[in-house]
Amino acid sequence: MPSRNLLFINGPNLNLLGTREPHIYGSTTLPDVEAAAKQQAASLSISLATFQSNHEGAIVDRIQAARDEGVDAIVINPGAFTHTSVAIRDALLGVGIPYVELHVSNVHAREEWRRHSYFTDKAVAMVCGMGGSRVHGGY
Ligand SMILES: O=C(O)[C@]1(O)C=C(c2cccc(Sc3ccccc3)c2)[C@@H](O)[C@H](O)C1
Repeated sequence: MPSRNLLFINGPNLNLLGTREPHIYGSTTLPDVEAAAKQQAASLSISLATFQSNHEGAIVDRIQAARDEGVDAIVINPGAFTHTSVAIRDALLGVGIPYVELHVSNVHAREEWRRHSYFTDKAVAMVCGMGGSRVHGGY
């Protein structure tokens, strides 16, 4: 049975998306990203819930709640928690919901420390944008 009930989670500072560093994170705001995702999901008869928090524990709580909601899959941009949060990793593995790790920027074309993720090894897929790549004037 294909996924029909998705949850899109965005981590810390992504509520400011589109307001600064457009050369890395683009100029589209998070509400616009979420609206476009919901529209696309609806066109595929998929239910998409969205959640953004700057707080690690709130993200853990949201992931845990997803299991009781019958969420089939999670798309998560952990933001800076990508590189630090065993707690969010454990929550994802604990609920047993498959997830896709998503990044706006090309984390592999940026600082060395951004290349480590606590999520990629257990993700169904990992998707990166090209923000921050040299081709886009990144550092
Ligand atoms: O590229 C991403 O999506 C990423 O997950 C997002 C991140 C991130 C970090 C800080 C702010 C923002 S969003 C933003 C950008 C510019 C101004 C304000 C907020 C995203 C990074 O911490 C991660 O290393 C990479």
